[in-house]
Amino acid sequence: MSDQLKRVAIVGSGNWGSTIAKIVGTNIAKFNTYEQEVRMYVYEEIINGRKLTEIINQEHENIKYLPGHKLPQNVVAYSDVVEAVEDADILLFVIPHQFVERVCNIIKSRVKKTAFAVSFSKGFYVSQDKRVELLSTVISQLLELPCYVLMGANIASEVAGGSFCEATIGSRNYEHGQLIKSLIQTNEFRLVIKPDTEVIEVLGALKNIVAVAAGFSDGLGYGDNTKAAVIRLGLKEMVKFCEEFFPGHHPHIFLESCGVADLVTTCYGGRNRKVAAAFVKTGKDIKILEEEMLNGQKLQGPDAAAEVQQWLKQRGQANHYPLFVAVHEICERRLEPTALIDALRNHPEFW
Ligand SMILES: NC(=O)c1ccc[n+]([C@@H]2O[C@H](COP(=O)([O-])OP(=O)(O)OC[C@H]3O[C@@H](n4cnc5c(N)ncnc54)[C@H](O)[C@@H]3O)[C@@H](O)[C@H]2O)c1
Ligand SMILES: O=P(O)(O)OC[C@H](O)CO
Repeated sequence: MSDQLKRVAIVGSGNWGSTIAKIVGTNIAKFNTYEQEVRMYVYEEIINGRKLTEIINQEHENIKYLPGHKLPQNVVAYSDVVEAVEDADILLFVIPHQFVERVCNIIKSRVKKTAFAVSFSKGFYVSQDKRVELLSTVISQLLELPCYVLMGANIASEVAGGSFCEATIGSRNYEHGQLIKSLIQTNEFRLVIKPDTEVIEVLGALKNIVAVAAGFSDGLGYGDNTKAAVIRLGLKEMVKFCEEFFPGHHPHIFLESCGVADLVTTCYGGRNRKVAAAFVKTGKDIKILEEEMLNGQKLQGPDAAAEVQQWLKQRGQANHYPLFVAVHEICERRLEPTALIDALRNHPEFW
């Protein structure tokens, strides 16, 4: 009997990974079609002399990445990623984008042939020969399974605390889309399924670049009008990027949670914004600030800016995306933060 029950595994246990574990662990109790244990891969570390996996399994709280929120007892932490995923039918990837390929290479011959994956990670992947790809493509190709996405205006601690919010599932497979929705939707976290999987994922990566720009603007002391300009011109570049490189999507996709809503929340409340503002105010490097301010959590925006710069250069298109390019150049200290305002002032929008 137990063999027929579906198993869900979560790859990742950071701020968002632990939040997704809290939701899925709670929701799964409603179904008799799933194994109740939800395995969560935890990148092991020692906290006050104790293993993080041990703390999570004994205290049911990820005290480092999601403090103050109890996890359901059926969420079980595993430090061995193969053990965490090997019997799973549904793999939820919630790790920072820089670790996706490495983890997939470890588990690639060990996942069920019939499994499918969902990526919650926001970012791109750059191969050694400098090709830029979607994370869902990397997961799908390395593991030889379909990979869908879930993106939205979701600051993890707010979602974990039960504040109302929404997100977008990208899936062209009806049955899998519905399964994902049933596992993750709650009364306070409402989900819409859309078929524009690639664009949904791209928006999740690009908005982090705009959030860095919003942080620069805040750090420079500009107010809400300037931030609104950053958001609008950033959105214009996001839309142009999607239309140019991922044509064929529904034009209203930008109005979903994965589009304008995620952009707004990240530009006001996200980690990328916060660290970018501190970069301007303190003059310290982004990497140093990430370590000082985020307690192990990872930024995605500066890397995404580098990845997009790479993508645009390969296609001779960098001149058409001045905000994206300025963010990268400022992060790399080739331009002063005030260059962001020049990029806005001279944006092709005003030509
Ligand atoms: N936090 C949010 O509010 C939020 C919301 C939506 C989407 N996301 C996206 O979810 C993804 C995961 O972010 P997060 O917030 O859960 O993580 P996080 O930034 O809170 O934590 C970093 C995680 O990376 C792990 N890690 C460190 N080194 C590692 C290694 N070498 N190999 C594997 N793992 C390692 C840490 O143990 C930790 O779990 C990101 O792409 C992010 O953009 C985050
Ligand atoms: O904290 P950030 O900047 O990584 O953004 C978090 C989420 O992506 C918001 O949806």
